Amino acid sequence: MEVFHLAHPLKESLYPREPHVMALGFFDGVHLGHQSLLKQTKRIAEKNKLKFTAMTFDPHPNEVIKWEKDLRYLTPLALKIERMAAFGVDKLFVIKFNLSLASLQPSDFIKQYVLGLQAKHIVVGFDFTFGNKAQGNVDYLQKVSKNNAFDVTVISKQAQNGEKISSTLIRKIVRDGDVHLVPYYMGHQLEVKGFVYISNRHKHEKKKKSEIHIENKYILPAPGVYRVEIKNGNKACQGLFIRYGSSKRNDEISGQIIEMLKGGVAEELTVKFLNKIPFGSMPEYSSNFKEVIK
Ligand SMILES: Cc1cc2nc3c(=O)[nH]c(=O)nc-3n(C[C@H](O)[C@H](O)[C@H](O)COP(=O)(O)O)c2cc1C
Ligand SMILES: Nc1ncnc2c1ncn2[C@@H]1O[C@H](COP(=O)(O)OP(=O)(O)OP(=O)(O)O)[C@@H](O)[C@H]1O
Repeated sequence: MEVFHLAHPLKESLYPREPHVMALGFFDGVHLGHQSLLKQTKRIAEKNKLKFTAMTFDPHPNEVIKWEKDLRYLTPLALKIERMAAFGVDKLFVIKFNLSLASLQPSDFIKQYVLGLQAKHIVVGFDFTFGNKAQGNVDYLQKVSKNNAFDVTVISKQAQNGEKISSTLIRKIVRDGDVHLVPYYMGHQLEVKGFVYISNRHKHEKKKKSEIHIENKYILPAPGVYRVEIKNGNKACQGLFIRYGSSKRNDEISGQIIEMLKGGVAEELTVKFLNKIPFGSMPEYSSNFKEVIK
């Protein structure tokens, strides 16, 4: 997959001039709703022998328009790029979302970012919005496509338990600690990447302490103890993750892979959250933790 990082106003020399079928949206989490949209886009592209592309934005519009600082993602950009590639996207357009892009009228967005990028067919969900004050919607897209050289396909609402599958809903599920529900909405467990540091500072505790620093921008579950799957290169094992969720105390991780790591070395890990282990109040976590990992 080729990735094009573009900013407003678009410079013709920076993108390919070739017709394609494009999925549009922010796509945080690349959840089951997004997956159904991407599959449909791929089918249309294959049928018409055109390239399969997607457009996303960075950062999230709310960071720019609503000044939401410290916004957390299910899939920060690097992971979203991995997931899009796994879906077979040929070209991904990552548009820098800033105030000048946000102030574009819907008609200008169509001119510059749909027709300008040579999209012949676009695929959006039933609730897709775009353009200044989010004035552009599906009705508008269907209307303008009649007078222009592009088609529009709209994906109907994908729901779980009668509720629309959305990034906002999944972020809430994660924040509430209900990580076991995530696969029903994302099709797989919540996955984060981070670095583990084995500290020898706590020698009196006899056991090395394994602090984990999850890469910036990932949303993490509520404080608690979680059963996780840990991956380090091609090794994998089950383990436990203590999420303190406090700026004073780093989160901790334990598992066979971690015990094998040498002290002081930072190792990159992938952590999949399986379920929360019911425990009582926060102060008990560290003592109970040692018993659980025996
Ligand atoms: C050109 C453009 C301008 C936008 N301007 C606004 C805006 O003024 N206010 C707003 O709330 N969202 C704005 N958005 C964000 C969209 O409403 C929407 O969140 C974004 O396109 C991602 O779509 P999705 O959330 O349906 O995936 C804009 C998006 C685009 C592409
Ligand atoms: N459940 C769904 N069913 C069908 N289409 C969807 C669904 N969720 C998102 N889409 C479509 O996928 C694209 C990307 O959507 P977007 O990133 O806004 O997802 P979202 O989950 O609705 O996010 P948020 O919760 O932040 O509004 C848009 O075209 C949107 O309409």
